[in-house]
Amino acid sequence: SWGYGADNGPEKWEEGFPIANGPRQSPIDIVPTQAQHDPSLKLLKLKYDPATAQGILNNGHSIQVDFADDDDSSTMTGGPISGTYRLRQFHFHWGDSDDRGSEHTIAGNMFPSELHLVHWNTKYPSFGDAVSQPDGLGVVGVLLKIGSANPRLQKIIDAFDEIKSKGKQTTFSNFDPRTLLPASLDYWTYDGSLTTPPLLETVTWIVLKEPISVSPGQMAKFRSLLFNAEGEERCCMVDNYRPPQPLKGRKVRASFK
Ligand SMILES: NS(=O)(=O)c1ccc2o/c(=N\O)[nH]c2c1
Ligand SMILES: [Zn+2]
Repeated sequence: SWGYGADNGPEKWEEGFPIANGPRQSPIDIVPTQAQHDPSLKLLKLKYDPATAQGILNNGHSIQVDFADDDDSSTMTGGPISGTYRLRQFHFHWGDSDDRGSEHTIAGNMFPSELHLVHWNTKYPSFGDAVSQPDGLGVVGVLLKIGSANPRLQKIIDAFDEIKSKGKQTTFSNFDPRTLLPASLDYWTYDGSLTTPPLLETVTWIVLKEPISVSPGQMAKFRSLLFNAEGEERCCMVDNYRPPQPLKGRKVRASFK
């Protein structure tokens, strides 16, 4: 099945998922000077209840923290979206070295990692229904840049020893993802897709302008995770990112001047 290797990576995904060459694929290169400030864009409102955090999982592509989404305890409203979107999970993408790893790039610059907070539109009955609807998902992307160690990441990193290989999961409770966000919620937004198969073109992307920090030592911990299941050939979980895709005429709007 799909992955990030030479034989099953992003250059091969179109074989199983022809939408890989569709009109609104993600990620993209965001060029700040070409983004249009849209004064009608609202403030992004993220309201998360730490009690909704459930568990942390190595799904063989990334590590993911899952949230209870059976009520409106953890939601996104405002921003470029209308209505209420519920937080489902967050996960990361990262590189084998600090010069790469993010999915979105900013004026051609790659960052060492990118955090995705995945929300689904409550006009649909579930995530499973929303994921196939053009206005089904809202994903907040946060870039990570190398700097001082980020204490907000430490609780996630401390769980890695228990979820080293594919399929392993452990409880992860009482965590507020808002602690991972930068001070400013200024953002760029555009219509895009899932960045992994099935690559569905159902995501309103909201990429924050301000990165958060991560230290080289913390990045090394991400790189000690494994793509493989226990007992399979060992393969470090690194470079689990899709490179930028063609804009195909799309406009990127900025919430800030
Ligand atoms: N990497 S991403 O675009 O945030 C993303 C978010 C939710 C997703 O659900 C998926 N399969 O069910 N892939 C996926 C990618
Ligand atoms: Zn992602």
